[in-house]
Amino acid sequence: MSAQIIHIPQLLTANELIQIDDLIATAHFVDGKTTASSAAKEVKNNLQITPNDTALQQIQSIINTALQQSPLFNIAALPKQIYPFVVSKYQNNQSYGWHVDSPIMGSPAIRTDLAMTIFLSDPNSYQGGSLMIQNDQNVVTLKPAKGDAVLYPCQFLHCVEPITAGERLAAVSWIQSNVKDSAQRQILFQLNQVHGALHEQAPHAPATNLLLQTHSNLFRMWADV
Ligand SMILES: O=C(O)CCC(=O)C(=O)O
Ligand SMILES: [Fe+2]
Repeated sequence: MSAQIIHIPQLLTANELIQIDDLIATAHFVDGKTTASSAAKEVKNNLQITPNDTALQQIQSIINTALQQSPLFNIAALPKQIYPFVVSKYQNNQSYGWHVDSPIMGSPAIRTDLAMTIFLSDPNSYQGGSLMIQNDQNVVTLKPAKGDAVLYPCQFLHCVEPITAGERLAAVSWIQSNVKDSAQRQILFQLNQVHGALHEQAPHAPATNLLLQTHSNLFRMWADV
């Protein structure tokens, strides 16, 4: 997998997934084209919960709490703003063809630095429906476990393959990061991981402190707050 595509296993717990399943069962879905940009409309073929549905608001609140509690999400995304999650459903050969997401979304507007999909169906319960992402070198195909999330930079073209059996539910959102540039974000992410490993072995060693200082100084240099 590309280093800039981050897999977050079990972002949602089994209990949160049960609550979300119950809320989705009561929700009202409409044609997803209503929220796509004009270019994406032509390739978007799915259903979404209507924005004013109270079930959607409760799902958004469960997801936002889980995101706040996920160290991996916060280290990888360095989030400044998170667009309200959209919950989508694909069935009967529905798909979302190759597209890029709008660079700016919402009101007040956010810049979409990162996109995120949280998978809400068991991958064995549907056929097709992988999220495919074209990164600099190749196409990455993703169909992770229910409750897992995938985070990727918005500059990549991506699509959802047609669903040939079953139903694919997902929650999707976009993030404005405190660090706009994905290569800089990746360096900070890697330094953070090295610092974590060093800190376990030698929490007070000069090298551990020096690495933290380097990380902080680069973060300050690149931060876009
Ligand atoms: O459902 C997904 O995994 C991604 C959907 C998508 O690309 C979008 O809503 O813009
Ligand atoms: Fe998209």
